[in-house]
Amino acid sequence: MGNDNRHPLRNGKTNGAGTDDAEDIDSAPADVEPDNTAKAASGNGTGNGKGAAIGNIFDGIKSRANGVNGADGHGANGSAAIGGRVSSLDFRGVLTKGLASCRRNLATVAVFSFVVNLLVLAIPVYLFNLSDRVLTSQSMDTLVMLTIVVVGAIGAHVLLDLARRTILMRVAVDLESNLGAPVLSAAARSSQNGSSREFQILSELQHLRSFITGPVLLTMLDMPVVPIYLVVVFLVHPHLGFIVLGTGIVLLILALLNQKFTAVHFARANAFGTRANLQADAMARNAQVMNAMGMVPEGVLIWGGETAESLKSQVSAQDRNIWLTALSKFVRLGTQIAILGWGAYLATHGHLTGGMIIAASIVGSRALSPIEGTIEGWRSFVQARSAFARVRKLLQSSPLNFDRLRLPRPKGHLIVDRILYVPQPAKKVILNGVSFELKPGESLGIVGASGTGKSTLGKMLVGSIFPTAGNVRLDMMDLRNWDPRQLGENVGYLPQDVQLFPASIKENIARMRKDASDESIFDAAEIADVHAMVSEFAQGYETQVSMDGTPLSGGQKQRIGLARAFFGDPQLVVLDEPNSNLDPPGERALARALELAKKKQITVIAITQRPSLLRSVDKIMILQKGTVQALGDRNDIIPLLTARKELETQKVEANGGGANYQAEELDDLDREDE
Ligand SMILES: Nc1ncnc2c1ncn2[C@@H]1O[C@H](COP(=O)(O)OP(=O)(O)OP(=O)(O)O)[C@@H](O)[C@H]1O
Repeated sequence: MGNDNRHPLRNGKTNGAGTDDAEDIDSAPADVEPDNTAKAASGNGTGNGKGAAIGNIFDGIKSRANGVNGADGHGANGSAAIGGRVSSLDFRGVLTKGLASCRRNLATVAVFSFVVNLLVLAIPVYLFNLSDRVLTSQSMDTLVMLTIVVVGAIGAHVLLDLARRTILMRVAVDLESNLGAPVLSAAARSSQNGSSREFQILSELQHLRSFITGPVLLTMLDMPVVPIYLVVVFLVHPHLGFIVLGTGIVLLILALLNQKFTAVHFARANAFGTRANLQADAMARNAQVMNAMGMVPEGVLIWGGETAESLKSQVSAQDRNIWLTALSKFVRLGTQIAILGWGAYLATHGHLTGGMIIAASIVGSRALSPIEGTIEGWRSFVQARSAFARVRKLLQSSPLNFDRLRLPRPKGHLIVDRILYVPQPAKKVILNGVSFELKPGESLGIVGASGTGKSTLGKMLVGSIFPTAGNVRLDMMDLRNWDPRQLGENVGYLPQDVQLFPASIKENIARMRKDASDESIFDAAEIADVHAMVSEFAQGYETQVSMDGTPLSGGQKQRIGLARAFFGDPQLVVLDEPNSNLDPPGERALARALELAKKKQITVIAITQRPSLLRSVDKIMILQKGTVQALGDRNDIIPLLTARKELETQKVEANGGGANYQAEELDDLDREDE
């Protein structure tokens, strides 16, 4: 499976047919409450869907996504009514109800399959009667009657077969449309470190859909009828029954051997396939760097290595699979010969008629075909099972599972209490005992050497990652206990590596919210002082930004990111190196943004390596190797920083080095303060 994994986000899914439930979802209000959602998720998909629903799966997914996001009209300013609940999905509930519905539908298909297989018996019965009755009695009436009955049975067989396939197709589409948005949300939530591994779970849903609509599941659902076929053969003659039974046991043993010999290889093939996909994703993201520095061959080499390993494992598994499949085919064909041959022997001794031999041969072969089909399809069954396990694990372990009380709009009172951060599996202490408090409207500059934990602390302050011990509280409430959507609405974050969405500047500023008013977008642009910059583009706010940020420069991207951080009147804003790409006018605009933020009582934390920003903050923290080295008012800390930098400069000069940029800047800062 891993080998044919395609990136879910780059692949349009096949549309398929809709369901009754797709229509339910379509017509559901945007603020789908959990109960409604669960109802929508528990579709029966019994195949009597209306035409209008067909093909509207994506709308269903969209409205489900609204449910996930809680797009419940709180407005761009995020000032939701107190006590209202964000209509986040209960993923476990969706999964449980979806599974229950899936099981119900599969049970229906199993019953249909049973009847379909019983109706198939009409053909051997017809042959038996032709051979042993019509041919001997020469009765035209019997022939006509038998033919009418068998044609009726075949018609019913075809209709029921059609119905079970239709149900399965709708079950598959239901599954993907109901679980797609929850899986994507849960993947986004658990993918904290820029890895797209969790996002690949979205493609597992496609595999599940293919399995449900494919031939293997139908073959497996034919299994319950095998004992009946067997009884029929036993009734024809016990000897023939034992031949079929023996073959069935041999085929089952072969199926078990097949699983035993191929499981490890297929798992390995999947693991390497996933890694190859991740490598291809990384190449897509870094295409410019790779082209510029001629790194493409290395990238291809790594991808090739992973793919080769994956293919190697797959070939080993397939080799075993093919051998065992061939063996099982030989056994089955051999059984046909055995039934015919031994049947003929019994007939010569007067125990059987010619019609009975033919009927036993057909029924015997029918009894064995589900077993053989299961052996052949075992691989896709194992893959579907592990795909489902991954989807289930992701949904069940998602922190988004808990519906949280929507609290009053925060004021921006931030308390950081003895944070310890030891990420797994590195087990390295990144932050240790960091504590501080900021009142609403206060600002803090965090400085420190590279790799000292500043960005990690920044991510923790916005709830993107959680501390191993200690806590971060906004307006007294631990960030873990805030509703993620409400917290996000009240928090602004400018990461170190700004990435914009492929959309217009205005959509990017508005955090892609459809309900954002023009006024709120303009307000954010004004706070970040980007209006003049945006006006310089021919299409202004409607300028389309591509995946790599073009036509914006690095500094412009950073400033649009700043406006995005201030969108919706957040009460807490964390800026990670906001001036790393800014020119002097950009830096001045940033300083003005911080002043405006102060007037609006927004709590701001600015992480920086460049001291020029420090003149705009109230407090400064010096972080060293994950611990707080100094924390205090700006005017108390800047002399400390200056002294330290002077010491460093002297050391550099003593070693014959050049001027120290930061020390010079700190001198400027001191002079300005004086
Ligand atoms: N998930 C993680 N697993 C292991 N190590 C991590 C993880 N996250 C961060 N680190 C490590 O923590 C340290 C601090 O990283 P961080 O990005 O916070 O530094 P920083 O102070 O922001 O540096 P810079 O100024 O260069 O951006 C680094 O050594 C980094 O390798």
